Amino acid sequence: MEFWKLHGIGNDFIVIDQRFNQYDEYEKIAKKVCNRKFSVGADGLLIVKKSNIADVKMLYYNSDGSIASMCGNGLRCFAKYVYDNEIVLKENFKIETLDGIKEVNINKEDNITSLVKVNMGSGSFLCKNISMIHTMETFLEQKIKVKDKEFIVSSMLMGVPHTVVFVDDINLNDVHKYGSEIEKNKMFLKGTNVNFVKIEDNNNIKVATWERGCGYTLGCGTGMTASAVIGNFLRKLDKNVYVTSQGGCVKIDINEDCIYMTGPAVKICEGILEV
Ligand SMILES: N[C@@H](CCC[C@H](N)C(=O)O)C(=O)O
Repeated sequence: MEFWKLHGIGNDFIVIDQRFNQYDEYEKIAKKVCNRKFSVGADGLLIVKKSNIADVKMLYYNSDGSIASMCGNGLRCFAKYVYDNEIVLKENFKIETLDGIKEVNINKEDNITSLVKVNMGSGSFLCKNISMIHTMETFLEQKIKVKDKEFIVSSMLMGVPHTVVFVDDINLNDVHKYGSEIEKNKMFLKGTNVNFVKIEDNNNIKVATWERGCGYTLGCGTGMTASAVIGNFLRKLDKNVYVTSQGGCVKIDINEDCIYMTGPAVKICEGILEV
């Protein structure tokens, strides 16, 4: 199976072109090829499919084999793959995802890096859309107890479920310890990604994300978007926010009707995989 490996701020992906194949076993393939010890290794698998309603369709699987509706860093890498491989021949195009159609704009920076701007839609604060058991309509600035600690958390759907915790300092041990607990809290019927956010000033935040289905990653595009959106909604942040994670930086621009995420997509290598 021919593949490319790419990353978006250190969140890495294997991409395979499946426009002319029909397997039912993508979960198994994702688990196998994302394993860092026994295969190429990645946080997730991106699959190129034909679309009837957009220029191309993206399917995304986490490294544990679970499917997710959206992946922000993955979408930028996917856009680079389909553009560089001439599957799509224009700089502005539409990608079908399980979270609907996303519009992207791609610009080549150098031979390996492209800058991709994605219209992320508007997200939702409604508990019913986040797949949460809760009596309230939204779940914003709520106190929860996790192991030995209390946190004030806010949740939203940004393509996939996200929970944001504002902290004074990011401690990676805490991200692992409490992130993994919050991910599986029974309030979240389909789990949640968990973002620990430090505000530097009105336009700059740092984020560390514990991801549903793949654990701690060096960056999470939907998580960085959700962190900026929740921060802005709670009047802690402006509408234009630079979001930095361990793997790099993306820019989030919040408009009336949609949110833009702009960031890099970088090719690492290509090859043939035994599956
Ligand atoms: N890394 C992603 C998010 C991938 C999906 C997530 N792990 C989930 O299962 O919800 C991103 O860049 O957005």
